[in-house]
Amino acid sequence: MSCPCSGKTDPKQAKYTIVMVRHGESEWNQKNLFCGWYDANLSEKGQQEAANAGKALKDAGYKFDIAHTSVLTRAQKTLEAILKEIGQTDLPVEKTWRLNERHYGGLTGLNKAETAAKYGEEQVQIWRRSFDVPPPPMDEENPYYKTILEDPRYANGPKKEEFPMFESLKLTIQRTLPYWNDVIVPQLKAGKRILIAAHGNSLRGIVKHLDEMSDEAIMGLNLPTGIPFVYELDANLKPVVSMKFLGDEATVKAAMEAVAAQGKSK
Ligand SMILES: O=C(O)[C@H](O)COP(=O)(O)O
Repeated sequence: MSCPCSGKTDPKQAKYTIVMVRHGESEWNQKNLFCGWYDANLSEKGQQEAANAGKALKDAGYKFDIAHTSVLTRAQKTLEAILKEIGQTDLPVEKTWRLNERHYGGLTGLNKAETAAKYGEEQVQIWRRSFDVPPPPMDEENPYYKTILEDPRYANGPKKEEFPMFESLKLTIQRTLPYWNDVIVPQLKAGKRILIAAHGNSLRGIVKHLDEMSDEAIMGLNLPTGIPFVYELDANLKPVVSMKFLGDEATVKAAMEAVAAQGKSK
């Protein structure tokens, strides 16, 4: 729609739409373990969540030109289930470590409730949701150190000297945003209908960027597993519609609260 006065496009008019979804519940989510770059699979519930996400997108009439996901199985399997439901199993898919979950460092493999009991719920909330306080680094004693560091899926990056041993949300955003700006934005501007299937914290980073959320405000955001959300952006990529979930409000709220509660000591 162009403004009759200037003939210019109304900057508040939605020009681009993009759909994002956190992977369905993983087996480590189910066990309430810090997962990060450990390659957990979807739980049975997570597989059902992923199929439900596809059904919701199908019922809402969404079709895509390209999808982006991480190099981790839980996100890729979620995407596969969605594409099967919407009848687009042949959709081009780009996979990148830059959309991985944040690297949980030395917390990887620890139970979140036990960690809260040991270090306090406040400390776990800081490790999980703060902007720039990283978890402790992963060291060679961690049982998953070699499995992650030597995984062939990282042959194309990150470089060995840049391979993270821990990530705060700030560090996660620093490696996710270049992909958003250099790969996803040009495709959006070329008119591509895009779906991103990723992780709670890589998506929190994108949301923080799009909505220009403060470092304090982002602490309160917990993304539910397997419920797609939509952004409608204007010509300047500013949100006209922010994080519109394809699910009823009560279900989304309860799911977000369940994610937040994972960090309680029980
Ligand atoms: O990596 C993990 O443990 C989860 O997928 C995300 O964890 P969080 O909700 O504790 O950040």
